[in-house]
Amino acid sequence: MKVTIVGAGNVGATCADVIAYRGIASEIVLLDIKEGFAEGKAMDMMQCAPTTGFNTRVVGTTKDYSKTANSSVVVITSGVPRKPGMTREELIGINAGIVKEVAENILQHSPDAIIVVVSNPMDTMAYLTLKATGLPKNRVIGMGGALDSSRFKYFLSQALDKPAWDIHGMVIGGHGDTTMIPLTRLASYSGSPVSQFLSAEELDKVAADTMVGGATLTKLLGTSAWYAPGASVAYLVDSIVNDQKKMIPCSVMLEGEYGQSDICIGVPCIIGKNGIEEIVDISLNEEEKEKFAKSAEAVRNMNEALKEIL
Ligand SMILES: NC(=O)C1=CN([C@@H]2O[C@H](COP(=O)(O)OP(=O)(O)OC[C@H]3O[C@@H](n4cnc5c(N)ncnc54)[C@H](O)[C@@H]3O)[C@@H](O)[C@H]2O)C=CC1
Ligand SMILES: O=C([O-])CC(=O)C(=O)O
Repeated sequence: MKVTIVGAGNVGATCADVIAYRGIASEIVLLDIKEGFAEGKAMDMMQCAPTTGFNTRVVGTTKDYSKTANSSVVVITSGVPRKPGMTREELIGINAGIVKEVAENILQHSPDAIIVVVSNPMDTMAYLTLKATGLPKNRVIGMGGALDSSRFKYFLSQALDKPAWDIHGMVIGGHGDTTMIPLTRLASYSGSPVSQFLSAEELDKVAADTMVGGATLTKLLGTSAWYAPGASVAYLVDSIVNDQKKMIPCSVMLEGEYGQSDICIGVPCIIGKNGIEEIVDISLNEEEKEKFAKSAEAVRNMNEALKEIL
């Protein structure tokens, strides 16, 4: 299977590295607009193959979309990341034009591709991609919930002092500092609710840390994070390419599910070879439903900014 990643920067290159290293796809094309940049990243990665022992072919290109032809999955990470003190939403002015142009270019060469949208503000960029391309909703997947859930499990594992792989949990809603909804009520440690081991105050802190997880790293790093984002994209791509049917919270177009329509926002989805194969309706309690409605309102307001580009 061939996977294209547009944007060979921090997130795109890390995602390519994880996909190659874990043998998730047989071929990866990295495309960037910076002259020689994607070629350099691809060559550097390929020089790991003899020592780490992977067999994926990684190719880089500057702007040449013909090299991306017949990709099964295309990941869009092109655009600008935020700087400390910024919100993801502030990136819309630059990133909307880039994402729209990239999605259109991609489809000229890979008309059947499933598109994974990563660039921020991600929910709005996923909505833009769907509206601009007219693709069926199963083929446009916004990646944010996989990362936010991974961070949620990390903070739970730290609070519990237990390994992250024994912890289950999910973050739904928008991929924003104030719109994420870590579902603490449903999180579990090896099958038992985490509320058996952590106080309400401790769980509130885990949720708050999760919501600003990206902002905290941006402050520490001077630009936004890439290891966990890249790994989370690879996790999602693995489920598509290898038809794993994993349940992953993704930003998808809702048509009545969770009481919302005409919006891309994070909800649990079954991800397989057809992209979004099912939206899973988990029953939220009244408080969670209220948070979800508020989150959707904020994402919908952001989508208004697309009026000039659509
Ligand atoms: N959805 C999520 O969970 C996450 C989203 N992000 C977002 O992903 C995006 C990328 O972040 P980083 O990789 O850290 O940024 P980066 O600056 O390291 O890389 C972005 C790359 O995109 C390239 N680019 C810009 N315009 C392009 C175009 N028209 N065609 C092809 N390539 C183009 C740049 O040359 C650069 O190499 C940002 O918008 C960031 O906010 C980052 C982390 C997580
Ligand atoms: O924080 C950011 O701007 C990048 C991102 O979406 C994340 O790491 O969650």
